[in-house]
Amino acid sequence: MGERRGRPLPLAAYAVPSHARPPGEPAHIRKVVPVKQQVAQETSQPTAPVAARQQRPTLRVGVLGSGTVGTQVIRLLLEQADDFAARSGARLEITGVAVRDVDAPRDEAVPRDLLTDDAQAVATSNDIVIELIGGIEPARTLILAAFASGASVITGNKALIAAHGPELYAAAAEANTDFYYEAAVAGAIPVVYALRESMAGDRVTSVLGIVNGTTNYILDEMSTKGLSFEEALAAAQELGYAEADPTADVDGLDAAAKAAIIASLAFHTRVGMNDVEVEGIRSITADDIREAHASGCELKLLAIAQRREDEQASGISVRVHPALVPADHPLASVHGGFNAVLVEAEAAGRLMFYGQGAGGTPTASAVLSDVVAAAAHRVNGGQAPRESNYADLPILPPEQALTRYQIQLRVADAPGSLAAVAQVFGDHDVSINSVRQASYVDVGDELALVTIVTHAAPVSRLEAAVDGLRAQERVAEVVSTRRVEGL
Ligand SMILES: NC(=O)C1=CN([C@@H]2O[C@H](COP(=O)(O)OP(=O)(O)OC[C@H]3O[C@@H](n4cnc5c(N)ncnc54)[C@H](O)[C@@H]3O)[C@@H](O)[C@H]2O)C=CC1
Ligand SMILES: N[C@@H](CC=O)C(=O)O
Ligand code: NA
Repeated sequence: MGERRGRPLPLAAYAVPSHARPPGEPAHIRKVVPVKQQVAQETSQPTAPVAARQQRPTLRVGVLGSGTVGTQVIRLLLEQADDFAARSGARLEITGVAVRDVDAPRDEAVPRDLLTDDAQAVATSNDIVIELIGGIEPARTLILAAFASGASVITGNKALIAAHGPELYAAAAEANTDFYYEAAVAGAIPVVYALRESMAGDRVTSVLGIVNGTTNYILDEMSTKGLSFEEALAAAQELGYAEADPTADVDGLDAAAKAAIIASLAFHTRVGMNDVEVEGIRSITADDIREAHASGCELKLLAIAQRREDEQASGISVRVHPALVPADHPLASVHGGFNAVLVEAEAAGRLMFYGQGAGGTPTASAVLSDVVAAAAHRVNGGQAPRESNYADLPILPPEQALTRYQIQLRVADAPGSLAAVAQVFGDHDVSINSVRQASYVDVGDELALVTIVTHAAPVSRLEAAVDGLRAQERVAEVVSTRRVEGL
């Protein structure tokens, strides 16, 4: 097993289609004439390019699941077979598509003769296995079986990676094959590649993103078209954005799994689901969105991975929650099922990635980029990066996260009220960024609605300040508190 690391499989392995080998015989022990040698012999002939094409090795590809994403992966692999062969150096032959019910009606892009309900056979009889069934089991067991059979594995399954990433990485290392998962974070946007490979020469300090298409679509439809939560969710499901169980989207769990993956890659530290503070969008109402607009903001479900290094705390904080984003911030104009990810790194500064974060065809693009990379490695050598967790940074508790609050208060509209409020912030070492006041009369009382936005401070100090405001006698009511990001 260990022989293949960092160098090509013996090219001899690839001069005949892999389906021609005897059952059970591993791909790397097939003995035939090296492809490169054959091609070199042909290059003096006028027919060399044709010969080169004909001599491309064939890699067997198995697909687990033919739903929203799997169907598009299969369609594109079949429609653009010549392009994939040219880019990867091998013909990619789909040998089987594992589905739950071979007789169920499905897209005609998926040839019926490829369908099987034997997922184990598909997982263990291919060079490249693409897992697109989702969920933890049987996806985990099938992927482990695929690695054990010597396959490279591609998946879009963020829930599985956030729960069992280290085990999957270890299985890939043991098998000496590739483990790729570009589709797992932000669909078509190449953010896994960016964090795993492009940022390998830098020190990431924070990642702030909209990484769930369903919730962004719901909030956007509620915001721009006045749709109800339920109507917007139904439309997101129709568009193929939502997970099989959309509560994973709505309750922030899908974004939390992505945040865990992002943080693991950005900070070279193992981060799992339990390390992520999560709040979804279930409680967001049309009024909340109107109030956000009144404050010059949009309300977005954000995933945040942050490194904190100061006198009070050192470590990383990873969280998913709705937050106000100023209308002129790039994340405020991310609409519909689109995603965007802002990466801050010490040397590079700020990088922004934007694109379709969900949907069958965009996600298939990410899956297929991984397929090409894994296939090219099987032909030419090289490998996907292994797990990098050397930094092993501590995960900070939620109260040590740094954020800003927007706090709305009703106070008596009288001299000294604002000074009393400001004093509470000062007492808790929280600095005020801005104050807005609107006076009004309620049942004969002259009141003011005061909207205060703080500078960044640890959640513990912000919460203590809010408690202090509740106890301050000039404060009639703390109307709302919301986190603000992107200031
Ligand atoms: N839909 C999207 O926009 C995106 C999805 N993903 C991920 O891609 C994966 C697939 O997502 P979708 O295609 O949307 O899901 P889907 O629910 O449309 O498709 C999954 C398919 O797998 C089949 N399946 C389930 N268990 C099976 C089993 N044991 N054997 C054979 N087939 C089985 C189901 O019948 C279904 O047809 C998930 O991990 C998801 O999180 C990632 C990025 C975007
Ligand atoms: N359900 C997810 C699909 C992509 O990961 C989403 O809505 O973003
Ligand atoms: Na991606």
